[in-house]
Amino acid sequence: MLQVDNIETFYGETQALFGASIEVGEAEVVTLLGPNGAGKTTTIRSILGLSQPRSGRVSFDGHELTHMPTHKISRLGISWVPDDRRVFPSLNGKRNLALGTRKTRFRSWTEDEVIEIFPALEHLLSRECENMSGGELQMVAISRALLGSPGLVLLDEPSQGLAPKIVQDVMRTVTRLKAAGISSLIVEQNALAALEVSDRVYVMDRGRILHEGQAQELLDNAPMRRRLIGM
Ligand SMILES: Nc1ncnc2c1ncn2[C@@H]1O[C@H](COP(=O)(O)OP(=O)(O)OP(=O)(O)O)[C@@H](O)[C@H]1O
Repeated sequence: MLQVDNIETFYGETQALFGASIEVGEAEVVTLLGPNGAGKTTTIRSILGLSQPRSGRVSFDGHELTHMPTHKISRLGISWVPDDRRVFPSLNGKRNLALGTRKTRFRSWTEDEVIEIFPALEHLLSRECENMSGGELQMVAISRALLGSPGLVLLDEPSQGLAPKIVQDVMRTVTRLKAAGISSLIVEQNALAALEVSDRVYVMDRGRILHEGQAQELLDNAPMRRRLIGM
């Protein structure tokens, strides 16, 4: 579904990625872990065309994304849930959802279907986003991603700032998306919650992929986990 092949991405003359390669299959959940500054967000930015890799290639669903503008990439069926949620604070939940609605070749979601996943969303439709909690904003951001009819959802630090119970809800949603045939790439520092819903994991540091394997293996193997992610 997604192939990131040996990309090198720079900010000005500062190199952030040194030949990073990752793959996400159909209906697969993959977590990308790593410490601050490892290059996780830059990998997402490179997939979305927000930072163009200087070399290497990115493809999705048979389309070459390298050098494609971001709006075209998203129309192919990639939805992004940014770490700062990026909802419009003065607009209510319903208007924010409407702004994310889009048709792609993948399954279309209706507002009612999204409310089935997040029953609490119904009460947020008429509320301005500036009056929502972190967990509520995350719900709006993930719902907006779904209304964009994605084949792949990129979740950047989805558990950041959320209570453990809400983190569990968010991760359960990822499992529901998988059951609906949607792939997810989760970028996280909160490793355990993400690993529990993931098929595979990549660990990166200083712009390079250090490890690739099954998520369960990392959960089960405490010495390997401590060595790679310090927990
Ligand atoms: N806008 C920028 N300008 C210059 N350098 C940047 C910029 N954004 C990131 N970097 C650098 O690129 C490298 C990778 O950063 P990136 O944000 O991708 O890491 P990350 O793994 O997402 O970390 P975090 O968990 O802190 O978000 C770091 O060395 C960082 O300092």
